[in-house]
Amino acid sequence: MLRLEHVSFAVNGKYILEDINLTIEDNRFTVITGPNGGGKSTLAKLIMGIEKPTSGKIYFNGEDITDLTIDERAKRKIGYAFQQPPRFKGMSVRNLLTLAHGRALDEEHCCSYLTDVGLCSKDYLDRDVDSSLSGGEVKRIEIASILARDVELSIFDEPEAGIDLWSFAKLVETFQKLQKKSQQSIILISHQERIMQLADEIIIIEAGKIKTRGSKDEILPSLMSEFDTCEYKR
Ligand SMILES: Nc1ncnc2c1ncn2[C@@H]1O[C@H](COP(=O)(O)OP(=O)(O)OP(=O)(O)O)[C@@H](O)[C@H]1O
Repeated sequence: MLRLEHVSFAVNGKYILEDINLTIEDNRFTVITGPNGGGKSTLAKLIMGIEKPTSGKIYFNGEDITDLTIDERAKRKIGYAFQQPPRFKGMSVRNLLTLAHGRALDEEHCCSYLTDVGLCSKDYLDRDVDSSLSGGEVKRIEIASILARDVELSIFDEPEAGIDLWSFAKLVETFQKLQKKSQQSIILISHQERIMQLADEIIIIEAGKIKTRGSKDEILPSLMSEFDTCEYKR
């Protein structure tokens, strides 16, 4: 279980997130959405330890992880797929997936993770994760590397960003499978209705605060009508 207690994050005195209180039960599929600049990625970075809260506490499985490093949180089986993934010059896709997996990974399994994100595996296994890959390719390889990991909590920051419609359909299918398996908690930051449709819970973050949260049946109808009146089209 993940718990945030009174978590705030401020830069130069300006609050980017303010007094966030949030509990995410085990094996839930949670979608975080809301307007650009609301603080969604910052929240994900605080959970992963990329940023440290200005105040408040973060607990994972009852342990206070507020002061733990990214590596220490990774060892506790928290994984994070960046909105804009880094590239790793000199590292092949096969090696990245094996490293992520933490032990030997045979070719068949490597390929299945790539297929899950809509990549034709044999074309990619021996390529380097460097600037020769397109933005959409590197994004999908990053997502595959989280799928290959043994995680209890995975956070995907806008997995749909920069991904074509065909690969997006495949990704939705993959997240649907993960949701059905219900063997890990997933926090997915997304603006896509098809992803929100998979959620056990939707949380809307706006202007650094949780605006509302609830089941998709509670949240989606009003959210969609806000879209119709352009509130989220800004
Ligand atoms: N380290 C920082 N220093 C200054 N401002 C920051 C910092 N980190 C985030 N911000 C600002 O905080 C706000 C929230 O950023 P964040 O990336 O969390 O938003 P978001 O909800 O993920 O937006 P989007 O939907 O566009 O990805 C933005 O205005 C951003 O510019």
